[in-house]
Amino acid sequence: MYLRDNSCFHFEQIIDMPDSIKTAVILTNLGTPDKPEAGAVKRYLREFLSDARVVEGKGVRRLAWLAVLNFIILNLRPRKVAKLYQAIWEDDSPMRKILNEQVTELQLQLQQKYQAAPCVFAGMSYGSPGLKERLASLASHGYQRVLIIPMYPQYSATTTAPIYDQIARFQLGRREVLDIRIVKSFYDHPAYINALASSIRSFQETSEGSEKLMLSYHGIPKEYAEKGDPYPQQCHKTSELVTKALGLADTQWITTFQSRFGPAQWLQPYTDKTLESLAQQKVTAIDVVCPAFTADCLETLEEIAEENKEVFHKAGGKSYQYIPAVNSTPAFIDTLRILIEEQAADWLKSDNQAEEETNAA
Ligand SMILES: C=CC1=C(C)c2cc3[nH]c(cc4nc(cc5[nH]c(cc1n2)c(C)c5CCC(=O)O)C(CCC(=O)O)=C4C)c(C)c3C=C
Ligand SMILES: [Fe+2]
Ligand SMILES: [Fe+2]
Repeated sequence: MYLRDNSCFHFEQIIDMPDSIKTAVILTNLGTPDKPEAGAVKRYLREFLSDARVVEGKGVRRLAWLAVLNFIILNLRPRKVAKLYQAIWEDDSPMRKILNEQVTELQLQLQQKYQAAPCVFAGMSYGSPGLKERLASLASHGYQRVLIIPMYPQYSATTTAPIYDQIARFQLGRREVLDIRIVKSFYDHPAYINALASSIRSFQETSEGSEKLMLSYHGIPKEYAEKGDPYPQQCHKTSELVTKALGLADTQWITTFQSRFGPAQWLQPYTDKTLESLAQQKVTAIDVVCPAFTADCLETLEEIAEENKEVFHKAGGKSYQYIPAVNSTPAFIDTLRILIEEQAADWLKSDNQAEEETNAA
């Protein structure tokens, strides 16, 4: 019997697991509040926005940001944002719910293929279940090797790098470090491009037609990109590959950036401004997909599916359709399995050999 606390099943449980399994996989997403209430949103925003990777700046700039965050933002924003979460909340935050579904589906697929399948878990950068707590629990349950898959197809110093930081801090406190690998990005991986293209295709097969496909990515401050964050280039590459797979002409699609935060300039063109100008140019029907999000969340279900729909309609647009994220679609679960097989082939081999030896003995 093998004891593990597996968030994919939402409770502590004992499952029959061969002792030969020493490999775990953690799917890591950004994190989300525990409840759609101002207090929980405040705790989440405090942790997230205090990370110096998310809002950069040293010395006086850092002190000024922490003052604005603690005295203004954390007093005003949580109540407003809690209302937005309430509008999309089911029995949990969509991001956590979908991450748990992805964990479960991936676990099932791996168990169908391997006798000694790695165990799959969820771990968030901010909030719960936390990545650092997950790593500590895996180490205490005897896992030796962990493959971490950040659920961000495009690398950014604001999202993927904090995962590297948390792992470094976790290892710093250990006498024997865990063997950890991280999937840095998969923005151009053929399996991910196929998963995205399939989900766009299957949506469009059963929906009204559109004149343009908008590929809207979460933005970052323009300054970060100018200092070398490769995120925008990777977004443009994803757009190029997926629209090529769909056979679209250059005039049939556009890449934009959403979720601007604060007064500084962010990556452009902005999603909302582009929707207004497209409507003014008499584009009446548009489909929007968000390839930086592998799970639907506040930024897609509220900002894109609701707020921006209103922007387009107010500017004269007629048909606006949001295409859901890849979530736990079979092609995306295949993508995750392929990433594991590529990046941890030797670990899979070792666990499965150990399992065969145990069975033979
Ligand atoms: C302040 C700076 C922010 C940067 C830089 C940033 C980058 C970034 N974020 C995501 C993915 C998500 N962000 C989400 C919510 C969210 N993002 C910010 C700010 C920055 N993001 C805030 C303040 C919030 C919270 C909501 C709000 O107050 O407006 C989410 C959704 C979380 C959920 O619970 O559903 C995701 C996902 C990426 C990919 C990215 C850079 C590439
Ligand atoms: Fe964000
Ligand atoms: Fe937003």
